[in-house]
Amino acid sequence: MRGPADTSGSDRAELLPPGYRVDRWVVTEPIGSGGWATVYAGRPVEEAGEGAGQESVALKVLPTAGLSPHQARKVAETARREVEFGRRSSHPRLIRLLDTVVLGEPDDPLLDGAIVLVMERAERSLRDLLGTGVREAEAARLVTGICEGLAHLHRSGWVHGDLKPDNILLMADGSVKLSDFGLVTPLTGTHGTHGYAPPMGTFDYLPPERWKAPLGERGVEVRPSADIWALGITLYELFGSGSSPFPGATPMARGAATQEYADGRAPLRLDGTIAPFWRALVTDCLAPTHAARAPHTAESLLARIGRRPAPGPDTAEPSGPSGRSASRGADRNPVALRRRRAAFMTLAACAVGATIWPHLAPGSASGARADEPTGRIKVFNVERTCRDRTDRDPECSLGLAIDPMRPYTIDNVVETRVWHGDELAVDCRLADGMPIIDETDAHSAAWYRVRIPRGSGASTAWLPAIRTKDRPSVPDCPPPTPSRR
Ligand SMILES: Nc1ncnc2c1ncn2[C@@H]1O[C@H](COP(=O)(O)OP(=O)(O)OP(=O)(O)O)[C@@H](O)[C@H]1O
Repeated sequence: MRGPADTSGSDRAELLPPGYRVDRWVVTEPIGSGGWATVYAGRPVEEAGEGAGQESVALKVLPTAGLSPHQARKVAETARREVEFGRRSSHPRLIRLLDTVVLGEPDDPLLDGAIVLVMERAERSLRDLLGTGVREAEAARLVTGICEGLAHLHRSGWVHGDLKPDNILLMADGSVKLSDFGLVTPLTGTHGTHGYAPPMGTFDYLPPERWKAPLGERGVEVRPSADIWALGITLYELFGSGSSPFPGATPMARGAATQEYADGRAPLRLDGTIAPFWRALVTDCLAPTHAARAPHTAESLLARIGRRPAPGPDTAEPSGPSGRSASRGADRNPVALRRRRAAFMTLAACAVGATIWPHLAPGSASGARADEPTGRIKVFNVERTCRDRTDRDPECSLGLAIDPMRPYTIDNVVETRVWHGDELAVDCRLADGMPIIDETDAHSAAWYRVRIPRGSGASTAWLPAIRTKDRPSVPDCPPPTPSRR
């Protein structure tokens, strides 16, 4: 992944190979990647090579090198929140932070300065269970665990801010723990009712009010009821087929459907095969406004679950309608789900190995592309200080993605950089890629496929549409070939 980028993509898991030593731990295998981090299984150095049962920690690696100052600040802030929270809270329903390490790798700009959070390791996440047909009693046990964790968080004055099945972990002993505290926010205000979080989260789990929340100097206002909304979506996924209650092929489309529901223009349509008790619970968690949701606290939900009627013959069946039509198979595919539940993230702008090039000459694409581009666009940088500079400082450079369907992160950009004002030749526009949010909170899932010069490895790459003010009339792109993950 650290060689010249090409259109076949890169594998973020290779960031730390098995055997890589992180202070007192050794990496054993990759677990998964989020918007900012890659998580690996690890074991204590002392135990390396001594057989089974040693993968006792999870190593969450947050690379910072090569990011724009703005991006690096965000990663550092995420890590700061996790560490601060890890120090101040301890509960059997919360994943424990064991240590933090900063990697010193002067010869490897991708790793140098990366922050590693060492945590207790779970066996899998709730995401892995979705759509597999969990029995009602087991699902109830899991929901109880989630609510216990959430109730503790809220009681202690925190909002989780990014509750979703990926962040609900299942331990080897079957217990449930909440994880990923990069967006946890302390409740402040006169009565400790709200806090301010960075404008980040995951589209599919954001409550309707967040889509319209103003971004102030301290961030966006968040309240515990935002976690209750995310819990409602999560429970619906658990008890239903694993997909969102809001229709739409993309997170943005489902966000629009969420707005329609919240504005009273569409009803909440829940799967009729879900047992009435859980359907009612989900409905309350998905009350359309903060005010209507506020009475349904994690504590009150716990009490309700404790009083629930004994499951009848219909509710004793697996909670997920496992025999659902094959057309929903893609919904249960973890990779498809991960792509569709795209993280609501800001733009990565890594400067690693930047190839500085003055302008794109028309027709400069590699020999594989003899056809003429169909339009031209100018790159726009929202950071005013960068717009005022002409020195092509790497810190003001912007990245072009390898794969517009994957998170726009440091490992998913070509070597070639662009700067404000650069003119790019465009082939086509993709309406439905990975949703991107910029530093001003503007978001879009559209991308342009642009030409990059001969000798840059790849012949084309992708510019997020929010990185240009132009709207050229170009054809729609065919769906891109998925890159290797
Ligand atoms: N302590 C852990 N033990 C086992 N697996 C973990 C642990 N922490 C995270 N994971 C898994 O690693 C993957 C990546 O986690 P990470 O927190 O980076 O991303 P995410 O929550 O999926 O995405 P994002 O935070 O960007 O929205 C997830 O699938 C998550 O379930």
